[in-house]
Amino acid sequence: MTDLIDIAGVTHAYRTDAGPLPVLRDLDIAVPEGGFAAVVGPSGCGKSTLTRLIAGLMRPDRGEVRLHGEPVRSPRATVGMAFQNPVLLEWRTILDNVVLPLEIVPNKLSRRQREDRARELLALVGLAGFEDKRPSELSGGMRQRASLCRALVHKPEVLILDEPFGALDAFTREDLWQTMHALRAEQPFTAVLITHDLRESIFLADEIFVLSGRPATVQHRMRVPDTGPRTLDDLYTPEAARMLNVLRHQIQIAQGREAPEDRQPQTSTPPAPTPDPAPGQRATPATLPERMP
Ligand SMILES: Nc1ncnc2c1ncn2[C@@H]1O[C@H](COP(=O)(O)OP(=O)(O)OP(=O)(O)O)[C@@H](O)[C@H]1O
Repeated sequence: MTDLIDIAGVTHAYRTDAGPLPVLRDLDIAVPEGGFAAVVGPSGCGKSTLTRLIAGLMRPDRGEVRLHGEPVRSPRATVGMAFQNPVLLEWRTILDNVVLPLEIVPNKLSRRQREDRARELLALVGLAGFEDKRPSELSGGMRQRASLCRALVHKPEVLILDEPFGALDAFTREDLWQTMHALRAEQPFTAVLITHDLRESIFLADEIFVLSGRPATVQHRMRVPDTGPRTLDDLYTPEAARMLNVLRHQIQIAQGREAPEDRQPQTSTPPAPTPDPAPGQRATPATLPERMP
């Protein structure tokens, strides 16, 4: 089966006054239909650049980004995006902000149907009753919920999330992680999440890609086991601690703070579960996964 998102051998440099700035190098990432990929890596390594390439806002110097096997050469209506700072239009109500993509993307829905769709999503994220408010009347977390509704209202098949929860406090962030699962259950989509939060990556993603320092390539891949619906408690199991340890170690390598044992891309699945520690006993730190060929 063809992966829905296929980033194949992507290399890109920005042209700057000081000369070319290589940002991505031979990057390969594939996301199957309905998959949720998280991309983590050191600050400035090229994660947002990757989202611009997937969204078709830029084209790579070398390699290709393909959706359903078709090279992406320009922005597509089938891709939705949400960013750290939700840019909601203050002169429109929350409902009208969410409806906006349906006014831009060609569709056969009546005004009433568009609003119904927006209302459904707003209710799903807990914003029923706030449809007529202006963005400035909402908290940061509520604005981000509205922004997620706007990104999904036209039922895009791909959702790009560039640190959408980065500016929120820890409790609101955890709330929104659960909202993401609810949205995904209501309307399946294929997602790429850029994040600095390793717990967020294991809570939301099926597969995590750790990028190296710039020019970034995939340094490590980790599959998150599918154990059914996730709850926040799953983040406090010994398995979660092991995954976080592996990821943290990989980020340190990417930052150049640890000696790279191997610069080749590695893959890990979490080690086999061990029994939960006895009450009062701490989970043991993970041992690093063995290198894969
Ligand atoms: N339009 C541009 N022109 C020139 N350089 C750019 C441009 N956009 C980004 N860069 C540079 O490319 C590098 C990668 O930027 P990018 O925003 O993709 O990184 P990032 O991994 O998303 O960073 P962060 O984690 O800090 O958000 C950075 O050094 C940045 O300064």
